Amino acid sequence: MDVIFGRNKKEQLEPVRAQVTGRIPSWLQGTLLRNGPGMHTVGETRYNHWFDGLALLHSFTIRDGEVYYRSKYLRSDTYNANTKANRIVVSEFGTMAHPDPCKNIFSKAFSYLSHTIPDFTDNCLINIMKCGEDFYATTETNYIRKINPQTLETLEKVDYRNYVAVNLATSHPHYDAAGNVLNMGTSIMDKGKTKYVIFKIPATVPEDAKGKNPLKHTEVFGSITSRSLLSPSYYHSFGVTENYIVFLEQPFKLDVLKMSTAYIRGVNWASCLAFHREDQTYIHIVDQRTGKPVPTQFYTDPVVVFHHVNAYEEDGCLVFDVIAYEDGSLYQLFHLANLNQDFEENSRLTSVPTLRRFAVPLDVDKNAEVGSNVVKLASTTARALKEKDDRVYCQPELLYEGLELPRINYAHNGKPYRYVFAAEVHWSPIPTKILKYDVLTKSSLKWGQEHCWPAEPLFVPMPGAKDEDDGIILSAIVSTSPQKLPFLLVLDAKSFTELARATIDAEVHLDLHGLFIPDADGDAREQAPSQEQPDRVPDCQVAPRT
Ligand SMILES: CC1=C(/C=C/C(C)=C/C=C/C(C)=C/C=O)C(C)(C)CCC1
Ligand SMILES: [Fe+2]
Repeated sequence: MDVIFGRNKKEQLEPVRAQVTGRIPSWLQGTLLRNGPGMHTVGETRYNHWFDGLALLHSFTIRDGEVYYRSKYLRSDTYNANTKANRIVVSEFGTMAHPDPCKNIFSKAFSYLSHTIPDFTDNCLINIMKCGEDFYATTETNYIRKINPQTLETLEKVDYRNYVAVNLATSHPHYDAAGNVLNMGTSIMDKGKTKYVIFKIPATVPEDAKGKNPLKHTEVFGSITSRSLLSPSYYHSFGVTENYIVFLEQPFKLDVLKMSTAYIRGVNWASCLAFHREDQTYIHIVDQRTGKPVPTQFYTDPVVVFHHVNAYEEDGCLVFDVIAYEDGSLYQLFHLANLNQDFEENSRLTSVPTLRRFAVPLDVDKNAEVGSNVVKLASTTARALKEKDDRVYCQPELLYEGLELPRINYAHNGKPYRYVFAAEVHWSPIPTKILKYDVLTKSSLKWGQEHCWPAEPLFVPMPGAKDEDDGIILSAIVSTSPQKLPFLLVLDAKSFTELARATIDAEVHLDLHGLFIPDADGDAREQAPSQEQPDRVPDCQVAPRT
């Protein structure tokens, strides 16, 4: 297991041509760009958690049936400082570094409570965001790093705080039909308030003397006050529909006071996160048109959700699907000490991730009887029970057990949809198969092979697609067997059968998330919908040399 998790991966700076077997559809032209942790030790020092690893960007460029692979570490300030010192000097989620160059902030920490938020890492290892014509590597702190999607070079370090008052922001932004970015972040103790802030970064902006910078035009269009000033909820993603935002204020919380003293106590950020099983999960629905939350207080049982799958409006209700856990044990399991040879025994999730469908009425009938179900949808058994004082208790419908890293055909984001593509995850947090789940027929199709560990399956629609599943699935597969080289798997999304695989004679790491950048303009609305690339860097038009 160390092969996959613990060992540092070598970067592949020169594009290497893959050995393709089968046939890659000729319409599939573009770059699959992904992110994830690749370096787990620096000098003699070792990170504690898999989510601490230094960001390794990699790309699979598909052109005329050929695939070219390359990878490069994100040259974050964190990477550079660690490399220079030849040890870990910047703290990450599960590792507190001593001394941390960011520690100077702590001298201020005790003079004003509002200064207790430490400076965080710019090791943006989780996802890639398209913002206007720019691409950024993202994590959950206030920093994002601009990158060149073709060469994988690291560009500017951007501090969200220069544009919007957030200390943390999700690495799972949404995109509307015009390509504008919608994201959420947490503003901790700003002017005496802790809030969850919803903001929009426009896709197209006027050019100024320094060129185009969509971030300068960031606009806050709504916020939700945190139930607690000093312990905001942790969240990894949120949902959107055509008119609403869905936000779960879950009882998995960051303890800000613990965070402010973590450095002097020598404990990591992860230890400042706790699941409160006695608490509830609040469901906030914000109207995008007014920026105002729907006044009814919706809540459900304590759950931990990392990934929202999709959300949509149906007959006066808002329906949303999430992958939910009964506790926060997922983060526990990714401690590198658990990801060793005895992995199968050490790493049993105490709660299986399940796909759950919630339905909340957008307008609750004031006269509805206490105890009655105010959701009247034929399409789901999810219920919402009216209580006293305008409260509504939501009971989800359990759709599927054992899946994570969900993706959909993004053209259906915020709209009714049928298919979830995901990795199969049961009691072990590491996926062994990928699956297609049909929320309508509740049936599934799977792909898996011995010793193969698939990454998040990403859907790319085919030109002129009619059905939701007209397209292909891309997933990078790494292997625990030294005899088996990694490969990019290409599946037909309809039948879930293999169309091709591109075997790569280089190290490939198990990653987290990413996106597909189609080469040509087109109707492919994958993740970032407006994929016109007016000023692509020149080398992207030609196949990379091997
Ligand atoms: C550094 C840092 C953080 C980093 C969190 C990370 C890196 C989370 C990764 C989550 C993933 C990959 C989830 C997958 O489902 C916090 C806790 C936000 C705040 C404190 C500083
Ligand atoms: Fe994620």
